[in-house]
Amino acid sequence: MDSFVKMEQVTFTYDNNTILNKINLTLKKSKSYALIGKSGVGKSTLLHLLAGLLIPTEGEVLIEGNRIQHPSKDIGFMFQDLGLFPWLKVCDAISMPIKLDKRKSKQEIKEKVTALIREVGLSGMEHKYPAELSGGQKQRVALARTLITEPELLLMDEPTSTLDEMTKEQIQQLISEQVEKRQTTLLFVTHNIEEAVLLGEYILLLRDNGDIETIANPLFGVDRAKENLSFYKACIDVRKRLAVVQE
Ligand SMILES: Nc1ncnc2c1ncn2[C@@H]1O[C@H](COP(=O)(O)OP(=O)(O)OP(=O)(O)O)[C@@H](O)[C@H]1O
Repeated sequence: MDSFVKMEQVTFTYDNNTILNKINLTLKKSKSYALIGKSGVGKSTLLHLLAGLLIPTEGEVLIEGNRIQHPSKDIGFMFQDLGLFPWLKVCDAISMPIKLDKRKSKQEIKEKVTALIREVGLSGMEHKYPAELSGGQKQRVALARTLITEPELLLMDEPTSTLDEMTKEQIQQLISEQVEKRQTTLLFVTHNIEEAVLLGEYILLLRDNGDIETIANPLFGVDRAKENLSFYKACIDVRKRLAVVQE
């Protein structure tokens, strides 16, 4: 289906404060989208609406034609603060979203968790608590916990904003590999233009008035090191457009 997710004339109001006004947005299946825009414009609110964590004041949010009215296992959400419980070990945090699924046996869950732990590079860390992990390792746990339900739509709020440069690149690489392998539709919010150009096949620029400009990104997935010049030219271009939006 060409339009996998659709927002139609979506307005969202907190008390009397209208944050998003008549937003229209289409996401295609298995594509990745970077959502950028100035602080306070409503990026996180838009993500929460897509996750079913907020309900539009007006308009509709649809996934494959069905209205999103509550969170579901088909929509994964990685929060900015990760939301890891301090008392849950890595393996328990990752298995938590599928533990209550009666269709899965204990053995099946164990195998799935073990495979995912390996894929996200956490082998050997299974029995560690969040306090014993680095920022990048916590990010890997949060990613694995989100992926365990095999969501068709993956939403991420500033997935690497708290990480140092080296770790950021490793996590960006991991996200890119996992999304590619699973053919997941990805929408992530970022303030980092390099990240938007690296991971977003399309860049969505959210304006104050609710317009969303969609920029097709010809440098999506390029090797930053090999295509250094064109990569940074593309970043400058997006930055200029963002500056226009911010004026
Ligand atoms: N629970 C809430 N109640 C009332 N107003 C809220 C609530 N959450 C967010 N807002 C307001 O909604 C507006 C949009 O917030 P949102 O977090 O969606 O913006 P954002 O674009 O993600 O910002 P940033 O880039 O700074 O994270 C802000 O003005 C914020 O103060």
